Formats: sequence, C-alpha cells, structure tokens
Amino acid sequence: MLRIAVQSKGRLFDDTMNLLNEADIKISSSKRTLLVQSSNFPLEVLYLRDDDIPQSVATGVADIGIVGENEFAEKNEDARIVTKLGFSKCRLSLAIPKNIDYNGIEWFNGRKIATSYPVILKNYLDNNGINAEIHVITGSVEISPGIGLADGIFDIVSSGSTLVSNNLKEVEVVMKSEAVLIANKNLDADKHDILDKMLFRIEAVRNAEDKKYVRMNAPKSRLDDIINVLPGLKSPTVIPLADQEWCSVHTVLDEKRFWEIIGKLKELGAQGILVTPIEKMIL
Ligand SMILES: Nc1ncnc2c1ncn2[C@@H]1O[C@H](COP(=O)(O)OP(=O)(O)OP(=O)(O)O)[C@@H](O)[C@H]1O
Ligand SMILES: O=P(O)(O)OC[C@H]1O[C@H](OP(=O)(O)OP(=O)(O)O)[C@H](O)[C@@H]1O
Ligand SMILES: [Mg+2]
Repeated sequence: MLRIAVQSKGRLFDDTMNLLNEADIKISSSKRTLLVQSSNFPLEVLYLRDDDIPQSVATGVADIGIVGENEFAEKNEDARIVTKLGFSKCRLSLAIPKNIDYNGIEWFNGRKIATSYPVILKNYLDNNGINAEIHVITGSVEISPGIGLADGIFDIVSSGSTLVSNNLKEVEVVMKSEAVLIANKNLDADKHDILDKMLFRIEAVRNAEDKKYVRMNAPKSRLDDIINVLPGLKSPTVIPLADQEWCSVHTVLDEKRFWEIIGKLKELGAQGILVTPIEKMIL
C-alpha cells in the first residue's frame, strides 16, 4: 500500500481529487476522515494542510504527496519531485504600490517586504545582493503596504487581480510554480512498483488533456490535401465508406489548433465532422 499526502481543502484539493478520479483510483470522499483507502487501487490518502506535505513525505509519514512547487521550495525538505502535474499554475512575485516609480531590484534595499515565503525570498534577495527586512505573515499579504505594514510584498500571483484590487503592481517574477508529485527518497521496491503504475495512469490522463478525437467524411479526391493539414499522432486512420467516392478519416487534434484546422478541413470538402473528448491516451 502506498500512502499519498494531499491538501485537505484549498486551491489544490479539487484538481488533485480530479486527477485521482480520472486515473480511476476511487477514493470515498468522507471529509471527516483524515486517512482514506482507495477501494480499487493500493493507495491510501492522507489529508493534510499543504504546509505539512513536504515534511510528511521527507520523513516517510507519507510515501508521496501532491503540493505546489512553491511550498516544496519554501520548506526545503529532502524529497524528490517525480513529475509536474500541470495544475495550480502561479508565480511568486515581488509587488509594490502601483504609483511608485520602480527602476530595478535595488529599490528593495532597506525596505520592508511582507511575505509567507521567507526562505525563497531571502534566497532571492541574497543572490541579488539586496538587504531588505522580511516580515512574515501567513495570509492577506497583499493588504500590507496599504496599511503601512510593509513597503512591498512577495506572494502568489495568478491572474493578478488580487494585486490590482490592492493597488499593487508586479515588479519581479521570482519563481514559476505548479502542482508537483513528490516522493520519499527511500521507497521500497513494492512501493516503487505501485508508484510506477500510478504514474502510468497519470501520464495517460495528462496525454489526453486538451485533445479531441475527430472523425469526418472526406472526398477521396481531396484525401491527400486533407491528410496534409492533420498533425495526428502518427498518420490518420482512413476507412472506406459504402460510397466509393468518399472515405472516413479519424484523427486526434490539439484543442489549441482545433478551430484553425477544422476551418481548413471544411474548405477541403470534409463533411459530417464529429468531435469527441478523449479520456486517456497511451502513447
Ligand atoms: N491564485 C492561485 N492560482 C493558482 N494556484 C494557486 C493560487 N493560489 C495558490 N495557488 C497554489 O495552490 C497552493 C495552495 O494554495 P492555498 O491557498 O490553498 O494554500 P493554503 O491557504 O496555505 O492552504 P492550507 O490550508 O492547506 O495550508 C499554493 O501553494 C500554490 O501552489
Ligand atoms: O493573482 P490572483 O488570481 O488574484 O491570485 C493570487 C491570490 O490567490 C491566492 O490567494 P487565495 O485566493 O487562494 O486566498 P487565500 O489568501 O485565502 O489563500 C494568493 O495568496 C493570492 O492572494
Ligand atoms: Mg498552507
């Protein structure tokens, strides 16, 4: 049995549970229990505050964990990052009141910076030869300059709307972050085996993200042109139809280029284009 530490509630919770669910690892969601076993996979889920996840994995209380890279870097615990997971994307940035003229990192010399990430901040300031006072607070960091608690802040930015509503502007991006799967460095062979099985499933789910399965009827006379605009996995599947002049073409399209490619296919005479989501993809 492998034990995974996940955030009990908060920004990471929904996407973490979705990922396990899409990997067909069933977890009953009784929120009151802190340790729950999967009913169909040798995995046990330990619900924790995200701050405690790096340490629990480093010490072996949990074998693996899902946490933000930012939190993992801040805690500086001895565990390894197995893979990035592509959700909870954000950055850690320095921000200052928007009406201040800013002409470089030296501005922070002798200033006071409020943050929940003192370790990452100190590292960054030291590397840049900046001497600033770090004021640690655990939440509502963005209001600090407005209430005279600090000159600037160092916190999570995603859309930037929290900064805007507090009259702040982002001046330095210090680190990019997303959710990562971390693991204890000394897993035994059995646990490694379970982790590999889980990673295989996660990869199949992630490969399918933002992909569509597309089927269309194509006039045989334009088949070569149609195949040329398809970026498919290998080559598209071409199936004969009862009507000798037509065939059916099946392929996988990336959501990002989807509408552009569909437009070209229409121009080339493709008809009856069917689009379906893909659940998993094993490459
Ligand atoms: N606005 C955001 N957009 C994207 N990702 C974010 C955002 N805010 C936070 N995150 C990511 O989600 C992680 C968890 O954020 P959350 O706000 O739930 O933490 P928390 O309040 O410390 O939770 P806990 O109660 O578990 O300690 C952060 O460490 C970061 O990696
Ligand atoms: O750039 P934005 O999209 O505005 O996101 C950034 C904000 O999101 C997080 O807070 P959250 O909303 O999770 O609330 P919290 O302070 O309770 O953690 C983070 O601490 C920032 O304040
Ligand atoms: Mg926390």
